[in-house]
This record gives sequence, C-alpha cells and structure tokens, in this order.
Amino acid sequence: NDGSVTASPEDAYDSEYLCPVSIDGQTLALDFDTGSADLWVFSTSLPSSEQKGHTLFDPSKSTNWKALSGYKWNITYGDGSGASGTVGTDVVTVGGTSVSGQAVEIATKVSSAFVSDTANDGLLGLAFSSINTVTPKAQHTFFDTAKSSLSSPVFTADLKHRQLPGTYDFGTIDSSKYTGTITYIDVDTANGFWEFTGSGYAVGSGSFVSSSIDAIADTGTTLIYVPDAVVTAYYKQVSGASYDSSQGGYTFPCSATLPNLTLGIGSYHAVVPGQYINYSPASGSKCFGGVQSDSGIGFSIYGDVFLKSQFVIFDGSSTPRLGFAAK
Ligand SMILES: CN(C)c1ccc(C(=O)NN)cc1
Repeated sequence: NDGSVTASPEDAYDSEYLCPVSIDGQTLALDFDTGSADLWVFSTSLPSSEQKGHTLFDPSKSTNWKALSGYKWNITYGDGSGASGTVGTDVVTVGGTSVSGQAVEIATKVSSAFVSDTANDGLLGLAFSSINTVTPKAQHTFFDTAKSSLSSPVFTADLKHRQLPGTYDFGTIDSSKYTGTITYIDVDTANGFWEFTGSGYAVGSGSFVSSSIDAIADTGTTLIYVPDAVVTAYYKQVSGASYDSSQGGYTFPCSATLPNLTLGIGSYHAVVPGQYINYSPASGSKCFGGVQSDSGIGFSIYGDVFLKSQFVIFDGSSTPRLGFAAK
C-alpha cells in the first residue's frame, strides 16, 4: 500500500506545496503539513462566501462517509489563521496509499487567510496524532492510519525550488532521490512535532558555529525561523539588508547576492543555497528574506526554504527520527 504523490508549488515563490488527495473519489488539493495533525477540507457546509474558488468535499455524495456524531475540531496555526467544523470518516487515497476509516474534518468555518488562498482545499496533517484537535476523541493522522499497511513506517519529502513539482512518498525511501548518505537525528515527540536539536550554523564560507537549536521540521511553514544570533550573523553578510517592521522581517536589495546558510544536523551540514533565501519581492527594489527570527515562537522552524534543499525522511518507527540527505 506504498504510495507517491506530487507536491506542486502553489505559486512562483513556493509559499506552499499542494498535493492531490482523493476522498471517496472526490479529489482536492491539500497542503501536507508536518507541523499539524488534522486532515481538514473545504466543504459544502461552509458559508457560500467562504467556498468561492475552492474545490469542496461534499459528504452527501460519498457512499463511504460515516459522520461522527457530536465530534468537532478547531485549529489555530502559528500565523493566526485557523478553521473549525465537524468530523466523519471516509476512504482517503494519496498516490497509491489508500486507507479506510480515516478521520476527515469538514470545515464549517475558515479564517480569511484560507478563504483567499483559493488553490488550497485544506490541510493533511503529518505531525503526531497527539496534537490532533478533534474532541471528544483525538483522531489519527493519515500517516498513522496507513502506517501498518506500508512496507516501512516512513514517509519522505522531496520538495523542489521554484516551479518544479516534488513528491511525498509513503512506505519507501527512494535512493534515486538523494546523494551521499542519510544522517538521522532523534525526534522528541513531547510537543507533537517532528522536533529535534540542530547542532549549529554557518553563513556562506564562514566558520561553523556550534550551538544547540531546538527546531521542528515543518512542511506547512514557508520560511526558516531561527534564533536572532543566526539571523543577525546571516544578514550581516548581505549588503543593504535591514529589519523592516513594515514588512515584518528582514529585507534587502533584490540585486544582493545572498550567501548560503549551512544548518547542522548532528555531524551533517545541510546547505541552503543563498538563492533560496531571496524569497520574494517585498516592496520597490527590496526583497523579503527566507530566513527570519524565531523570537516569540518558542522554538525554531525549519520550513520549506530549508526542507526543499534536502531529501527528508520522516521515520515513524517506534523510535521516531528524522533523516536528511543532500540531493
Ligand atoms: C493559511 N495557510 C494556508 C496556512 C497553512 C499552514 C499553516 C501552518 O502553520 N502549518 N504548519 C498556516 C497557515
């Protein structure tokens, strides 16, 4: 029951990656999110003003739909966006991986950020089921539901930079997708995230700074959010860079040459190409950085700008771990 599904960038800046998911034959484009654990979809139960532009799941058209009476969900993400609604189970298929009895959370309310993100028909959470928001009983993620039917209890992310489709694979580690060896690091599941301790950083050709960085691998977050020491050291090497409160982060002249950012994972040095860190135009001739401060979050977030530079293994075995390799 192993599977592979394309992950297509939603826009020119890879702000998110969308994957086709079939729910009893109804195919929606979902944002696979290793930073949350709810599978929720835009639905016919939303107010019509919130439905516009999205593909909607209609449970009344599903022969395998089973409503969970009295079950509800309500989620808020790190950027303040959120959604809520009701719950049922259905057959969910991702690439070649099909599971029955999967909890599907029907949105009856979504925040404006989701309404306006018309390419996004919902999220498929891939964090640990311990942070699923369904009450009165938390539900399993798609990966947890599928795990026992996979050749190996793993999924991998091979996200690409700019305009290229990548893939999420379930059940296998495709050795044609990476070079060199895989470095594994232990995961602390206490907060429900793929959370690990990074070993430090380097900016451009500068020397590596050993420091413990508490971070999560989050495919649902676009940028890299790291401690101020890292951010300061990075933008010190970018002429014309400065913190722009009106933009809510560091910007720099779009003509600037950006240094690579190396992030340590154990003894492995993961290199994020400088070009990936010129994230998008901000205003005028200024561009917005793909590396920003994690202050106020409580941990660092290694989001898509980092993850797309690597081949990443999410190992859901009895001792969960993360694997990283160059590609
Ligand atoms: C508004 N949208 C599409 C979001 C998608 C994902 C997230 C998130 O924090 N995932 N870990 C937030 C917002």
